[in-house]
Amino acid sequence: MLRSSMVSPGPLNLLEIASARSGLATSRRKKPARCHSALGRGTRAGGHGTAGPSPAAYAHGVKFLDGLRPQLDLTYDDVFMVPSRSAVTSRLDVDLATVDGTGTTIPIVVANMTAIAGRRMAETVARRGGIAVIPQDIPADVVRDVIEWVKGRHLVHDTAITLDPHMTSGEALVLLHKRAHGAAVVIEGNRPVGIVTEKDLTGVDRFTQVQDVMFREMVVLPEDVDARAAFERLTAERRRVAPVVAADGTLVGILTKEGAVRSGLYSPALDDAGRLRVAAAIGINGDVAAKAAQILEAGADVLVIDTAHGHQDKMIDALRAVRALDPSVPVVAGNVVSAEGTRELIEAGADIVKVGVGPGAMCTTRMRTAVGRPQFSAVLECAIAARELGKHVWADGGVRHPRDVALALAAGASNVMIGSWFAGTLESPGDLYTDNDGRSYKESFGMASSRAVLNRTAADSAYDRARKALFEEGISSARMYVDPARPSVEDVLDEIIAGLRSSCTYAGARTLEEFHERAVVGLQSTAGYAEGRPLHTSW
Ligand SMILES: NC(=O)C1=CN([C@@H]2O[C@H](COP(=O)(O)OP(=O)(O)OC[C@H]3O[C@@H](n4cnc5c(N)ncnc54)[C@H](OP(=O)(O)O)[C@@H]3O)[C@@H](O)[C@H]2O)C=CC1
Ligand SMILES: Nc1nc2c(ncn2[C@@H]2O[C@H](COP(=O)(O)O)[C@@H](O)[C@H]2O)c(=O)[nH]1
Ligand SMILES: [K+]
Repeated sequence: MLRSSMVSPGPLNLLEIASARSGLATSRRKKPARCHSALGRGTRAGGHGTAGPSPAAYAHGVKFLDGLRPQLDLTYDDVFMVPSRSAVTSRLDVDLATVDGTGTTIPIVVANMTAIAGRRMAETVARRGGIAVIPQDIPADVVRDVIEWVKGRHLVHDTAITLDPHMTSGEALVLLHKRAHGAAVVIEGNRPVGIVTEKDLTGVDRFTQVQDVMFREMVVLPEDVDARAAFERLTAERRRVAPVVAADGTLVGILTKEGAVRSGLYSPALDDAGRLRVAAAIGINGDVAAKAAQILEAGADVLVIDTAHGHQDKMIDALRAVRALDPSVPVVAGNVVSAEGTRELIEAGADIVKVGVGPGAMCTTRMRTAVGRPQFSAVLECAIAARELGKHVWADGGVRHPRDVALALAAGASNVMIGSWFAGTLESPGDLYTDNDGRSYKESFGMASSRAVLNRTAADSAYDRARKALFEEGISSARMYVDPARPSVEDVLDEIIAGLRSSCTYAGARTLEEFHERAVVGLQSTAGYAEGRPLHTSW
């Protein structure tokens, strides 16, 4: 990718550059832009290093409509995809498994953010084929417990919230929102004796014991139940959810009608031993080799080495130290936004490079420092560099719509990392709050916010902590509202994955690699973007 200030292929004049800047680089503004003015028509694609890939390198990049080359760095809103003739006649024929060694069967990674990636998130997302990265600020012994716990989860059925018959409805209500299936199973000797939903607990004294309000005539499903049969049984019995039991009658999980449909659409991300996969992150400070060894020994399936400015000496040293441990799992390092940064991290030992500086919803880096790069171009350029070396990139941050995931993959990413969109779901670790209008939300914060920095530096002196907190580059408290129509991360995944399957068939692709090869991307003005948005009321 190149910048107009660095490359002058001829036909582009200053007026065109100025109008292109006012339009494409500010696509969220109201003013319509003249999109064609940002398109270069020459074959020159720029210089080397951070100035952009060589023309030959574009052979590995996404195709642009009419062979045009963008003269400005672009983000997701600036681009669209045109459909191509397709021989893929069903969206169900698309295989979304990734090829970067992470074992994900859908290209989704949950960002290593403390307010987002906890054990419930990790379990739920891995069951649908994605992977969560446990953040670097979680103590090593807790990370070990989380990995062990995730690996002990059922591959098909969700973990049930269980209650003792003598627990109160008040206690039950607190637990109910921890999971999206909206029910808790009352057990005796680990055998279900009843089920309670929010409806059963509404209007009931908070001290009422659950055994007095639970529903006893529940449907109970056998562990090996077929997804379609389970769905039909629940429909016939007018139930939304049922406990699932092993042959000896003990509880193994819980299944909803939505869960039954999903288990026919998704495949879990499994390790070699057939257990759910989970990743973990470390930073670049302290004894990196020792921290990495602990995480690897705890059984993480992917190791992420993460810092704001990944293209720095400390990261190179960290990668070398980790490589010396000869890890058998993929090593991810970042973040960078340039081809040079990508190459150097790969040369130092990264299998996957994490791309994105400043696009994150919790991120103030670009406003504080002017540093970063529009994410579509960053992914495109870094993916070209990684592919030349037989390696991969993850697109990290800035995903707000399913289309952004498709565009990141079209640009060449192997997986897409999402944080804030998942913060406002029932599976994120935070407590659920209600605002004055009765809307539910969770609190989130950036990993470089003063809140995160103060946590991370708890062992330092008060003076050092105060000094470090000054260098915050993130939001310390954000309200992430839970969408009542999509309260679960699984609802959000459904939306993303259904959209992505459809994107692939529009491009005529059966796999993600084919999608990258076949996708044709064009540049659009603000008006073009606005045209694509649905209207919920008449105009
Ligand atoms: N993707 C993005 O846009 C960004 C992501 N983040 C996320 O925030 C979390 C914390 O990262 P981080 O702040 O790197 O903290 P870390 O605890 O990982 O420390 C970063 C180290 O790099 C040094 N450093 C040098 N230059 C910089 C710089 N410009 N910005 C930050 N550190 C620098 C710091 O030293 P010293 O403190 O002495 O300068 C420190 O030793 C990570 O999860 C990271 O991904 C943070 C910012 C941007
Ligand atoms: N500059 C900062 N970037 C941050 C911070 N916390 C997280 N991040 C980055 O954002 C992505 C997730 O992006 P999202 O748009 O999906 O939320 C995450 O993986 C980090 O790279 C921060 O405090 N400052
Ligand atoms: K941002």
